[in-house]
Amino acid sequence: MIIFVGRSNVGKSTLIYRLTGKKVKRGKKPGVTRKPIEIIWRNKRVIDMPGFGFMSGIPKHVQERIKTDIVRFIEEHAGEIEVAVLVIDGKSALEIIERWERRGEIPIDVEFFQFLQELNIPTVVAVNKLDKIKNVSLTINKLIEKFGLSGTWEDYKELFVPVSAKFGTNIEELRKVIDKKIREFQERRE
Ligand SMILES: Nc1nc2c(ncn2[C@@H]2O[C@H](COP(=O)(O)OP(=O)(O)OP(=O)(O)O)[C@@H](O)[C@H]2O)c(=O)[nH]1
Ligand SMILES: [Mg+2]
Repeated sequence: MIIFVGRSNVGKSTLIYRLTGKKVKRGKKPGVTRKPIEIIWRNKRVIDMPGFGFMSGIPKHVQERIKTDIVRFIEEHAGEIEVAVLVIDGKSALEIIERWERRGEIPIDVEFFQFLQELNIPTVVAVNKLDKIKNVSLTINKLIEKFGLSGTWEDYKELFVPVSAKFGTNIEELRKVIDKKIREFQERRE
């Protein structure tokens, strides 16, 4: 199983389409479609999770419920998740993370990343909307620090992969990383 998680509007569905060629049915409205959407690709279940975090027009308690549902889904399927693709919007992620930090809260992207690590789920962070990022290595280096890791992008080439789902940039690299993590997962299981 491959899962795609991330805030609303970061480009999860667009990225799934780029990677798999399969159009993911879109939830009509964020927060209304709370169930993970599933497609089958190469005989695998690919799950497009509802977006988490702030969504304009969605009451806070509904946002919280969506988050709880995603966490529960991941916990229930932890053993079968071959790779989790955490999609972030490379243009706005840092700004949003810093806003949460100023409020004394743990940024939700960071929280999810650490949650996936704790469950030992192989993870790739797809830094999407590359077409809108001015300085890619600076952005990724800062993200690495925010995610609680030490080192630079050089040390995490298989963890942080910049892509543009919209324009199809660097999708091959992301696919390679995903395939590698899946292979490693299967080798561990044998
Ligand atoms: N500039 C740019 N826009 C993108 C990129 N990827 C996606 N988008 C746009 O971002 C918007 C949201 O894309 P979706 O794929 O629907 O995002 P999502 O994460 O599935 O959103 P939810 O289903 O609401 O959680 C759309 O308008 C896309 O065209 C990208 O790489 N660059
Ligand atoms: Mg979507």
